[in-house]
Amino acid sequence: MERVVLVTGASSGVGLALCRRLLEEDGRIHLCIACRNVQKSEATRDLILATHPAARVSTVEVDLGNLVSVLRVARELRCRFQRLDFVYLNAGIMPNPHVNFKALWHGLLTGKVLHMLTTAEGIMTQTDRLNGDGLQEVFATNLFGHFILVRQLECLLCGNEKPSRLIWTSSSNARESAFSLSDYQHAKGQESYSSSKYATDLTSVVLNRKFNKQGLYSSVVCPGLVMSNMTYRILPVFLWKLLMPIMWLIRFFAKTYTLTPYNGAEAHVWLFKQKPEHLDALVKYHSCTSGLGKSYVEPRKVNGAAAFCCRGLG
Ligand SMILES: NC(=O)C1=CN([C@@H]2O[C@H](COP(=O)(O)OP(=O)(O)OC[C@H]3O[C@@H](n4cnc5c(N)ncnc54)[C@H](OP(=O)(O)O)[C@@H]3O)[C@@H](O)[C@H]2O)C=CC1
Ligand SMILES: CC(C)CCC[C@@H](C)[C@H]1CC[C@H]2C3=C(CC[C@]12C)[C@@]1(C)CCC(=O)C[C@@H]1CC3
Repeated sequence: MERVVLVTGASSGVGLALCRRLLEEDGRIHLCIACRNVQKSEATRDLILATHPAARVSTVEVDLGNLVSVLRVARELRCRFQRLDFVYLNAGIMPNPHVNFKALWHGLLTGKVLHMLTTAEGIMTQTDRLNGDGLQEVFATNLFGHFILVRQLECLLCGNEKPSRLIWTSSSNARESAFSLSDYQHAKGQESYSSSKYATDLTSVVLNRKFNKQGLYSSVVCPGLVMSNMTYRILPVFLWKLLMPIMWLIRFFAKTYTLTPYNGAEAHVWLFKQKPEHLDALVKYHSCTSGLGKSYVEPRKVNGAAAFCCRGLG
């Protein structure tokens, strides 16, 4: 039976590399790519078919930051498919990023620089805004739109012969201290990205508690630091190109410097090949690349997830 795989944010970066890598793993899957509009969907489909001409690739359009669009695409998917085997919840934004180089310099003097360079803790802020639904844009796009999509697709995901899988693209920037239940949309702070990714980690834990019995399993992955449209909005492209030799050097000390979307999708592809019953719901799977460029996956506990579970907030 052909497996149906839905990927959001398929038009570029990690999502596009993931689509190609999944087809390399199993050319018989039915890949459904979700992009923001028809032009992007078709351009992405052509790019994928150029390297995998025999692949079965269909398209849907969704703006994850718009609830009407999410409800519409869920309706369309329910009409088109009888089940979904994998849903990669990968689309994400980090608007108006600001890097505090002074703090980075301070980190160099205080020995925290490696932690800063791998998590961006203390050196990165964003300015968020309200979207058309009156929600904080980062929360709405990175988490809430995807969450509503999952809930709307329950009938395609639960109670199937084989378990179905949700795989969320989180981040090493996900941080417990950036997230607060009393301000879960992060309207008050300047770390909306970090907050949305931590909320994603917790959501996955809670979804496992609720849906494992019905054959639906959720995992979170971190692609590491990847050169993509998202990072090209942080510093100018020419600067990143100049910094590349330094980043290859940093990679000898920081294995999460995966740098290419292909390497960044390592954990996503690894999970595609795992039996979900053998995975730990409290673990985040990190794509890593060694100094010599060999990719592998490293499981790490999600900070605070166990405590969150014990408090029974799910
Ligand atoms: N790059 C990095 O270093 C890291 C990235 N990540 C995460 O990886 C994921 C992929 O990012 P990456 O590949 O790097 O960046 P890209 O910007 O290349 O990819 C983001 C994807 O999300 C899509 N997207 C954004 N907003 C929406 C929306 N409202 N509705 C539908 N689709 C949307 C984009 O579509 P469009 O082309 O239309 O903009 C694009 O396809 C994100 O979740 C990001 O947070 C995590 C850790 C590190
Ligand atoms: C010498 C260079 C490596 C200096 C680059 C400084 C910063 C621009 C970067 C250092 C840590 C990076 C980082 C991210 C963006 C770029 C940095 C802040 C992310 C926030 C990108 C998106 C993520 O999901 C996590 C990344 C963590 C590390």
